[in-house]
Amino acid sequence: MTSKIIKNGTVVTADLTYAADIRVEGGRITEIGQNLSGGEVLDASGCYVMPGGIDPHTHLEMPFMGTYSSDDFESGTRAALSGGTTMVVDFCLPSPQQSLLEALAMWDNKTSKASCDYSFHMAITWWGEQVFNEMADVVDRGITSFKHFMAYKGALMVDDDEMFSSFQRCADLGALPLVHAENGDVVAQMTAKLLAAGNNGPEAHAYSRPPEVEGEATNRAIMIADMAGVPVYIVHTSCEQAHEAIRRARQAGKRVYGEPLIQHLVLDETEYFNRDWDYAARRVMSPPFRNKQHQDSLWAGLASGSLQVVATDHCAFTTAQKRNGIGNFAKIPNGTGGLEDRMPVLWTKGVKTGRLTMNEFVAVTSTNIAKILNMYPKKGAILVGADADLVVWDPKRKKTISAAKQQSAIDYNVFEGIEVEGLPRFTLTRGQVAVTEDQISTEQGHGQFVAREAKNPVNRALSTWKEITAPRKVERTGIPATGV
Ligand SMILES: NC(=O)NCCC(=O)O
Ligand SMILES: [Zn+2]
Ligand SMILES: [Zn+2]
Repeated sequence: MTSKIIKNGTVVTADLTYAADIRVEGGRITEIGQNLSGGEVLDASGCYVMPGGIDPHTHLEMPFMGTYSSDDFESGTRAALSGGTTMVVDFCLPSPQQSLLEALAMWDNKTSKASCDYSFHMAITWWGEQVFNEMADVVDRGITSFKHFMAYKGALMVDDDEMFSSFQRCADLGALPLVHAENGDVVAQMTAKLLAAGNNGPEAHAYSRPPEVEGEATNRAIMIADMAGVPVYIVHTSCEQAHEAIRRARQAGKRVYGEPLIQHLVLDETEYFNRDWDYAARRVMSPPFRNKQHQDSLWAGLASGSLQVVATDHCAFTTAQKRNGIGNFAKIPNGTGGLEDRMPVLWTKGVKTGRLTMNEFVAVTSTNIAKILNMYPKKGAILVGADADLVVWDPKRKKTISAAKQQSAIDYNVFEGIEVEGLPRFTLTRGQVAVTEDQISTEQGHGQFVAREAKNPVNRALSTWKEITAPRKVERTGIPATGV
């Protein structure tokens, strides 16, 4: 077995920075030390060697709003690797009344061309005995996180009753519920009102989903999770109102996680006021981009630890697809891209500006989510035995982001024109070099499904605490006889 040695770099993990060489063999890290020799050398001089990024929120080839998102597991994972991300976690979305296992078979079929490792979250889009039962089978298949949409009324949305039932089932199974937190009833009414008033452009998408819609739903999801006795992970946290609910809950000891997206950290609501319809529509996503105060809140959350993960929610639609919504913003497919850009943009806007340390960068792009999803230290770590999903990060490499040069299949990039400094020199997926600077050598089909175990330490601790503090029947003596 030929080994590779990553030489002369500085290893950066979520908690340490130190000079060392790394030996990679059979897809894993086999040695970390000084002056290693023997094997193919990858020169990391002047570079940081970090765990590859994990993007826990992607929608590749997602059926949504009458179409399919344009990046599939081929272009999507290629884009991921080119930007230093070595694993994606996508969403399996059963149709109403569809078996979860049948949906999973459909999603399994999409992945044959994946060039980096992947896993799934299972969405709960309806509720019944079958779903209740199949959730156990899904967990047995290594999918231990369940997504709930509080928005998209009439499509993916579940109500509080369904959500509470599912959360309790997650608690029993030791699984993690995820939530898209926006009040779907309010959004539906505001959308109808805006359209009736002739407000049909892309900017009205943002008007229909103000921060209060997200703050209310985030708080509701957190309280429901607490009553169900289960941790909860709030996806695409975009505003102070939602962040405040998460922060407050965490201060009260609740097990809550928040995930800002790179788009919300960097792009703001003025994008929707652009007079070019295509420009604005390409940026339509839910929740919408917010103002600078909300962005500051998200950055502060990452620095202080009240928010844990930076993702992309990569759900890429072409301009032609976006044009389905001309004359009615509610028909613009919701979603933006970012898989390729998350790491370089976060490094440039976060580490280079001093908003984040390098170790915090590793934590929020890789290690924290590996722990939350119970796949640490296989993923998210530089340790002997861990998968050799690594990025050799050259802090001096620069580029200007441009759709013309991207791997993604769509015809634009919401980060177009942003100059980034900090890019991969090499990206390795389970020991295989997939990227050498601008040269892409990904292998379709190299990506493997990552099964995850339920009952991670946080689930177990919370269950123990909830059991100890559960309301109990009071045993009484001397109860008066009835009717006396
Ligand atoms: N976020 C978005 O607009 N599209 C993808 C689906 C979702 O995550 O809500
Ligand atoms: Zn969502
Ligand atoms: Zn999403």
